[in-house]
Amino acid sequence: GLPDAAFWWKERATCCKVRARRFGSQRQLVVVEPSSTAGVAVLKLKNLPVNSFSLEFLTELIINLEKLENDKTFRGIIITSDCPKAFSAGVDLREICGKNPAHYTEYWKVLQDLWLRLYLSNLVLISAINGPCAAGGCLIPLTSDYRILADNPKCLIGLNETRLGISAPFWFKDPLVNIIGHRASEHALQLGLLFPPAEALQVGIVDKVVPKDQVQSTALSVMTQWLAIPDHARQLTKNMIRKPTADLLVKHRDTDIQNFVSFISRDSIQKSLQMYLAKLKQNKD
Ligand SMILES: CC/C=C\CCC/C=C/C(=O)SCCNC(=O)CCNC(=O)[C@H](O)C(C)(C)COP(=O)(O)OP(=O)(O)OC[C@H]1O[C@@H](n2cnc3c(N)ncnc32)[C@H](O)[C@@H]1OP(=O)(O)O
Repeated sequence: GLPDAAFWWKERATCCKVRARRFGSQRQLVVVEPSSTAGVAVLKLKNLPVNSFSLEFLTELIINLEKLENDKTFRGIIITSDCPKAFSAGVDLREICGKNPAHYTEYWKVLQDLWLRLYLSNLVLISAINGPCAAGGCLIPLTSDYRILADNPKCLIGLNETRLGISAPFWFKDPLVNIIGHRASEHALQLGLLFPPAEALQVGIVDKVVPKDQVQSTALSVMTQWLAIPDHARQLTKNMIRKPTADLLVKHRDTDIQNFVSFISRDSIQKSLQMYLAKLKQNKD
């Protein structure tokens, strides 16, 4: 059978805390503030410049999510960015370039942990997407219950992995399919489409597009509607709908790690990623 979720989370939480001690950073990469609405926290991603998923940032994010999940005063979280350049640039390419298999294994396990923590959260999660959101960065909106995007041409959103010469894992693909459907996902994933706001709304990868300065206030008013539903009924329903998708990762996570490590260790893949990173560094505004 599948590992018991509570046991698994306890074990992973211990790993996260050990890792956090290892980093021992003074920088606060995730800021949690109470909102004006009772029971709602605002979680701000603050890994400058673009909230790329470094191992340290992922660890801090998971610890903060776990604390909120276990704190009975909270019923919902609004996740937003405190970096002017991006909501999230996804996987930090420096974590998956030029390192060793042990590092890739640890990194991928932690990214899976974040996905499971978000996708199976009992809290209402709303993504207030106030900047560009690429590839792995979409892991947060795609596991949220509701997505609000800033109406700004720079705010592109999508799973653009193929443009880097890599393929999104099945657990990035599955929530996308659940949200926008099979055909639209096939199109978006193969072409690595990054949708501007109007198209993002049309295809359904976001639920609402509003002016940038209204993203957070809109998130709060949407949150109020969601919190009007009794928690137990909403949580049971969320779990019923999401469990089959989550179970696929829980069941296949070791194989998924092995696939990732062998894929990412290929010379040809390392070369493509290094070229992409170099191009990013050249294309300065
Ligand atoms: C079997 C499965 C196998 C593999 C699966 C792997 C799945 C991987 C998923 C991913 O998420 S891969 C990452 C994909 N991300 C992107 O394509 C986004 C890249 N970034 C951008 O497009 C832009 O940076 C931006 C977010 C739109 C912001 O643009 P802006 O012009 O404002 O900033 P700039 O580009 O100058 O970036 C600032 C600074 O940050 C560095 N950077 C950006 N993104 C990343 C990243 N993902 N990883 C590491 N570093 C990144 C960029 O190089 C700049 O650095 P510098 O100041 O030192 O030059």
